[in-house]
Amino acid sequence: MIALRKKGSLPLQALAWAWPTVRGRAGAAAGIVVLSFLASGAALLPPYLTQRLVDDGIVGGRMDVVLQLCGVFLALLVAGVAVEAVSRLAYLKLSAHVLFGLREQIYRHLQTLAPTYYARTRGGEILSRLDGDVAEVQRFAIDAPMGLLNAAFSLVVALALMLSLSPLLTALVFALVPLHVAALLGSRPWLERSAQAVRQQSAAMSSFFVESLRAMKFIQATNAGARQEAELRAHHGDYFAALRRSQVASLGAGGVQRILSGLGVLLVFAVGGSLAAAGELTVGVVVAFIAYTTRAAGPLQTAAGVFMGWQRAKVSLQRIRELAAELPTVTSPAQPVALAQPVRGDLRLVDVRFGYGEARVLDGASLDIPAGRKLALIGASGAGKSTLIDLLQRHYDPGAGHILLDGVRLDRLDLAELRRRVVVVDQDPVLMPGSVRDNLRFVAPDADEPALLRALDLAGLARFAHAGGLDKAVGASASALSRGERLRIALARAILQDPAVLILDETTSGLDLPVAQAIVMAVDRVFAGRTRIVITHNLASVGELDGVVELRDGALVEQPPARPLAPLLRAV
Ligand SMILES: Nc1ncnc2c1ncn2[C@@H]1O[C@H](COP(=O)(O)OP(=O)(O)OP(=O)(O)O)[C@@H](O)[C@H]1O
Repeated sequence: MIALRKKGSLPLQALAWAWPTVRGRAGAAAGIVVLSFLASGAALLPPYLTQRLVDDGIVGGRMDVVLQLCGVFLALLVAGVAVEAVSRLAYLKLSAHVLFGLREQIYRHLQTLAPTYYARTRGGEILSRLDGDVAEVQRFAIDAPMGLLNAAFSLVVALALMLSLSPLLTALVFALVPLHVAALLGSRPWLERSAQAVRQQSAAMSSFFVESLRAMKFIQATNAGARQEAELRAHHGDYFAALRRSQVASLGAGGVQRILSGLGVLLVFAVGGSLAAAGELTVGVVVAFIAYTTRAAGPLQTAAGVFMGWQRAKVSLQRIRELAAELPTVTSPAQPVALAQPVRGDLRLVDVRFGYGEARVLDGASLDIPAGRKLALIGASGAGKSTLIDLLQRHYDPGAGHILLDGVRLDRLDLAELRRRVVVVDQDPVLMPGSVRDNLRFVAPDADEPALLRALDLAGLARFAHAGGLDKAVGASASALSRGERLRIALARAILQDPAVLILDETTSGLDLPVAQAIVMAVDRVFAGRTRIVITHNLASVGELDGVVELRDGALVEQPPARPLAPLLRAV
């Protein structure tokens, strides 16, 4: 779950979301604030020292004071650089910690969402939330409190120093503050809308890349390259337009703030200059005051930056909230029922009903599969065979009815335990980038080398079943392997998982007959005595069976065992 509060304004929600990750580093955060106070304090001293240098040193003709103050300037400069370096590094560490913490939370949440979510959501949309949106929220959650604390500190110190120099000029400069605030509030809808457009266009572009890279072979084969490039150009155009709008909004809002700050300086020049000419202020005071007015603009600009960051973070947080609102369709029970050992692999479906939205796929499906049977599941395309398998692995729960493994309802079992016991090998198994070894260890991290080699051997991959073979890279998207090899690696993984129920979803369909036969034989040899469900469109290709069940009109209908079920194996 993404621990987002539903109450409070969005900026407060952003802070509340990030707070648990900051809390672990509260010491570092406090250290950064103190260092930033030190750096700001050090930056506020020079104008004051300048006033003394001008009035007491230069105008007063005291070279010793001039040299002394030059020494102090140098020390302040060196200390300022050192403090800034340390605080920036500490800030980087803290920001990364918070960013990674939030992102890991979203990734954890994504792992709980059902296949239906991934079927209807574009990959780039998810990516841009994981990347850009979370970074925007993190920046706001860290920068806003720290920036505002520092700005408040700098403003108070600058105000005190300015008041001590000239209350009249101070009042003049601060009279412009309401104008700063009004200008910011006026630009708010503009900033928010443009930030929203940038995030949307960025997500659309990420989706384009994710989808077209995955489909590159198809794009090449259909000569669609030029069309895809045109689509990319269109995305670039839209993205640029959104970026330009957002830049114009930021430049406009920031520009007004800078003009107002500049106006303050000009006022000091005009009023301070005439007071100095009348002998009511020294030149040093006016010079120092101008420097403070410029420095006082810093905190105001920080506040303006925080305000603009808030508008962007609001948009990003809203997008993350949409993701957080997606709830898992299944969860592991708090107190799972333990399966009796050894797990037998009895499966029972009792009046199972399930549909995607309105459309009913399973409508009262009932079946007993005693442990150790090998059953073929047949049915027309779209009848719901893969859906049934998804229910057996609990990617969804039935809308009504239930499924039992060894007499225990699946939703009462620990989810991880269930998915260890019920393993699916489908026709296009997913292999992770890396070596053959990485892929086997993905499902069995603790398996030792001999166990990996044995699994490969049993799966019919004798040519990989040596230490060097384990190192073979499977390539990105397993492109360095044939489909038969990919299936055998998936089979080796299933062997390592040692399931009670093995499901083969069209595993050998489309393979050359000898390859298909060899895989069927490997499965029958290794998994003899385990429950096996073989989804197939071709009964002749799956070897000997204990029964055939057809999924028809949402129900499971057992077929008479009249057909010769094992012509293939006898032929081998
Ligand atoms: N994520 C989904 N959202 C909505 N409908 C879906 C989804 N997945 C599958 N369906 C629909 O549910 C029905 C059953 O699909 P399923 O993939 O289970 O059929 P199947 O029997 O395995 O088909 P095939 O033999 O062609 O693989 C189909 O009408 C399909 O369009």
